[in-house]
Amino acid sequence: SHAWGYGPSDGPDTWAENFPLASGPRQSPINIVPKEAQFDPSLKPLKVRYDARDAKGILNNGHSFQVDFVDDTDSSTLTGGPISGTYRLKQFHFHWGASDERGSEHTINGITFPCELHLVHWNTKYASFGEAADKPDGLAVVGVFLKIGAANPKLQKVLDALDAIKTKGKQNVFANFDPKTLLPGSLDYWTYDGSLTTPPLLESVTWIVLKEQISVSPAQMAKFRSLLFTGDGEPLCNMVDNFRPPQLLKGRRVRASFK
Ligand SMILES: CCN[C@H]1CN(CCOCC)S(=O)(=O)c2sc(S(N)(=O)=O)cc21
Ligand SMILES: [Zn+2]
Repeated sequence: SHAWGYGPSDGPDTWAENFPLASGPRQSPINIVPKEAQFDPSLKPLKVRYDARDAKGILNNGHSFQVDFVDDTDSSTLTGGPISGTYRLKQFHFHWGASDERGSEHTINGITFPCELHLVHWNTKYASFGEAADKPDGLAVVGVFLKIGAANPKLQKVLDALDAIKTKGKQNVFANFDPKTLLPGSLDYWTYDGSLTTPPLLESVTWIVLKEQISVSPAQMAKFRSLLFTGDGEPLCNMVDNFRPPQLLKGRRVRASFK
């Protein structure tokens, strides 16, 4: 597979060279303009049921870090909302900036946030994540914005695990964690049809972006920024600015679950 990253020579502006979907009709992220989002009364409330026992490991994949979940039963699922059927939690990860004025992938009225959480789920109408990953209704990702404020105690267990996975390829056991604790009180959301925001940029994601943000402190942001893109023995490169900028809407509608 082609090497890609977030730097000047391999970043988002170069991805179309090896990943033609980069110029596709339903790319993510996007800028969300709440006033132009259409309230859809037929949208159902989001139903999130996670089991802490499904948490498996934490990995520095050289682009972000992710917490992986056991997904061979329906014990951690997303249902309701804009999706039909049952989607299983596969992993969650984040995108963040080198400083607090950037880092999120989606924006609201052009406003960026310092960090964005993505919880990745796959449609169990397909036999596996790999089968689902390239289908138009294959994946559902819940996006949550983090804004600078008080330290968020719910993040601490994840952040405390980062010292052991500082470099690319490092992984560790990460057990007994319920990512529902990371969600804000309200599950009001915007939703639209989009894609993975990293290569292979597959146009298989129903995006569900929560309106309410969760908090993160400057010290906690420093923990995210202490990770490295690079592997052991390679010249150090801090894992920061691992976000794709907003892409063209190309006629898509963004719907709101709330008035
Ligand atoms: C670094 C690679 N990131 C990918 C890895 N996966 C895709 C693997 O495709 C296999 C055919 S993924 O489905 O876990 C996934 S979700 C998101 S995002 N930012 O849009 O929520 C990116 C990615
Ligand atoms: Zn992501």
